[in-house]
Amino acid sequence: MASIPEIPTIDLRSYIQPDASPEQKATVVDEVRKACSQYGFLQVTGHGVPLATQREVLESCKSLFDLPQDRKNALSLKNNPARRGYERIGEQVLDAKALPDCKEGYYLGREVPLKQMGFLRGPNQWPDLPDEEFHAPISQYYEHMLRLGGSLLEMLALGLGHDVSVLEAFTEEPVVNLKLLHYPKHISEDPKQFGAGAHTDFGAITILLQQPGKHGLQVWHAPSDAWLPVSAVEDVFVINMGDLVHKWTDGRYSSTVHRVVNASGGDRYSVPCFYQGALSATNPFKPGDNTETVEQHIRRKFDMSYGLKAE
Ligand SMILES: O=C(O)CCC(=O)C(=O)O
Ligand SMILES: [Fe+2]
Repeated sequence: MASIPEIPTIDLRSYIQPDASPEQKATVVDEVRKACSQYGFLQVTGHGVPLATQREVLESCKSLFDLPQDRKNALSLKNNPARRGYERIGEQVLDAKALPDCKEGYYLGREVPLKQMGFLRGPNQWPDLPDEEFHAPISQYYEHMLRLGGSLLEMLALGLGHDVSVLEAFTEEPVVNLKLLHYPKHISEDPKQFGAGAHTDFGAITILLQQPGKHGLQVWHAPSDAWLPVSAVEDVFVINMGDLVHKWTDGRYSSTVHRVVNASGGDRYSVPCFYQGALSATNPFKPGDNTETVEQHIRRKFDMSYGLKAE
């Protein structure tokens, strides 16, 4: 029997380090290109996000989701036109053919004052937790995600034969959202119960931090007709292409279906970072393709997923 393939793990150090030579960079770009075209997924090390920050963010998840239910409900994203805030267990249904997701979540993004609020932009709903327990580590982590997201997009652009300057409009004031996630032990043993039902991600790219040892992410691999498990390993981020990159590359970099089965037998925390990009930008990989802006794309996806208007 053919062995089940693994999502490639790529060391980004020789791209990210300031004195990287063009040859070193080109090798990393090539590895990223291959992973994107074969799987739409990759794992990365040497990414420059301090391990201490990653650990603090996972601790922040626990502090938030340990709050009493009424305090979490008070932060509901339904109160917030920028869709920032708390989402109860079962509130999201990523796969309409499965049971509602067995997870609770909390969205946040760039802090934008109320008077400048717009689609996906606005103030966050911060929980009443000590600064060092939540706001400080999360804000620090957010800056790291912006930087890592920018570097990954550069690698994609280069791998597709472009100069990095094609990204200027897309990466200027981008919408980048974090979602803190808590998967409790599955409520039901129904085979249609998932932590997160099978889905693709809406945006450009996703950078996922998983709680080490709490496995559960599975990626659909059509050639093997199988779900590939992706282990949760400390200091390794999982990167995947979203629907925007899929559309922009005519499927060359696929937005691959994935799901979460929380097999850990207990709590599992994870933090996806959704890099959506500048709302007014159009396809950076095909200059002149102005068919849909990032904002139009995301509104369409939200309408489909939640069965309601995004605003
Ligand atoms: O929790 C995970 O490991 C993945 C979550 C995910 O795929 C998502 O939120 O889009
Ligand atoms: Fe996802």
